[in-house]
Amino acid sequence: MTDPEVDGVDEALALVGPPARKPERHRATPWAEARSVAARLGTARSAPTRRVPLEQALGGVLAQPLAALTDLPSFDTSAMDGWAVAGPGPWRVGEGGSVLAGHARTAPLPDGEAVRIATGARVPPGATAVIRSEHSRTDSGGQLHARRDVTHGQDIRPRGQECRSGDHLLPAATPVTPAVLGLAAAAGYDELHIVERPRVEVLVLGDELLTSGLPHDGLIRDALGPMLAPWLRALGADVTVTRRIGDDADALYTAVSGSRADVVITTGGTAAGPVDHVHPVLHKAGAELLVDGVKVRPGHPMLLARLTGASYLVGLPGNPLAAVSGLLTLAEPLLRGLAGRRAPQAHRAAVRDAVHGHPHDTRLVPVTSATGHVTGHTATGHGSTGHPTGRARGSGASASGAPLVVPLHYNGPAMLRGIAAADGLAVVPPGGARAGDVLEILDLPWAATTERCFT
Ligand SMILES: Nc1nc2c(c(=O)[nH]1)N[C@H]1C(S)=C(S)[C@@H](COP(=O)(O)OP(=O)(O)OC[C@H]3O[C@@H](n4cnc5c(N)ncnc54)[C@H](O)[C@@H]3O)O[C@H]1N2
Ligand code: MOO
Repeated sequence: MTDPEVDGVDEALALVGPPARKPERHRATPWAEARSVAARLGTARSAPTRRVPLEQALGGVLAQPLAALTDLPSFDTSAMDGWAVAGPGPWRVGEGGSVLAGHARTAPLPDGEAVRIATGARVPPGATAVIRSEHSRTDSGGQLHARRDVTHGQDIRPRGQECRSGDHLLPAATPVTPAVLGLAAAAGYDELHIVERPRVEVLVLGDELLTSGLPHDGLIRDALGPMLAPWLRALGADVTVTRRIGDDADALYTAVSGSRADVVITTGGTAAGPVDHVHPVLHKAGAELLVDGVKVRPGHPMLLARLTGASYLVGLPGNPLAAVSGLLTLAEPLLRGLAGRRAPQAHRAAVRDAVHGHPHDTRLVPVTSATGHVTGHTATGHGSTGHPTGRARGSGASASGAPLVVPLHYNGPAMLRGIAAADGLAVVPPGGARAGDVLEILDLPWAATTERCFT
């Protein structure tokens, strides 16, 4: 049975009033438009770049294309342990021991001769093939014979097989993954030229927040402080500080107006309650509101402002899932551009179950892949599937061939239980979705298809 509180629709619907009675302070921006505004701001500024040693480049993105500094392999290389041979066999086994990886022997191999060789060793000039040890035998007279036909060049990796010096290996804006570090090292790099990570400060607002222990006397644990810094880092940001400001308007003004960050992220205080200070402080600081409310649930009071100077402020609502919604709607596209990253490929999937819609606004609903672990609380599975392993039923693909995702329960604005079990957020259009409808999915930065979560 579906509990609307758990499904997060009751609060969203309760907040929809007849237009005439709605105290609209501003025009909320449609969800897709809000994302485009944030993305355009991010790419409008040319990101600063710098050279860093390889070991510091992980998680950055390439500021320029990666070109090979050498041929790879840089010499004709034995692909196997065995014998380098010259010409047709049988072969005399020459004096002089083995050719090992890292040795610089350059003496040519005379026709009719063989020399022991190790995988990765430089093949001597004149060698025409490598014979694997298990495919060879030596007779009592010391002659080497092949147990199989020998083809010219077999088990020799020719110089330049993978690339020639100067070849274009990767385009600019490629994220530096462990594999990219490996390739760069192989191709001769000691340093990489990467885009500077945008500096981000997080300001957590709210007098009701505790940083340890159990909730008591109306106080609750701060769920956003621990979540935002690592999430923002996974989006490419350098989070310089997470500061707790309480509900102190002066402290907020001082923090915002004195910030040297590229992006300030605030949490809470975006609405019009007695201690919601974000709007008045932005006004006092001379900020320009670029997005003031978004037609999305949860998270509709989110905002994006240009501070004086070249920096921005993203105001995330205080309800924790509403903050996640703001993070993915405004902060992610903004930071992606500032960090020099490309937009990810749009990802679409069919929802296994129908999802309630908001009458006018987009909804973002946590989903998990139909083959993933779902800890027993999928939207139709909560308490009713009795599936013993907690795994969603389903093949992983829909009838349309699109991947299948399962909407999760516990997706109310104040809840994190759904998103913590999710692989992504489904973008549910106004009016909702039927079972099988194919929807856009926002991936989470640590979901399997992404490359971002290395630091
Ligand atoms: N009269 C109206 N009231 C509200 C509306 C509205 O349209 N009219 N919108 C509601 C919606 S939707 C949201 S979302 C919130 C946004 O509020 P704020 O951004 O001003 O956030 P707060 O009031 O400071 O907090 C809301 C809620 O979240 C809790 N919170 C805040 N920070 C944290 C944190 N770091 N960790 C955990 N929980 C946090 C806070 O205690 C409140 O319960 O406004 C609605 N009201
Ligand atoms: O319901 Mo509010 O939309 O942001 O949490």
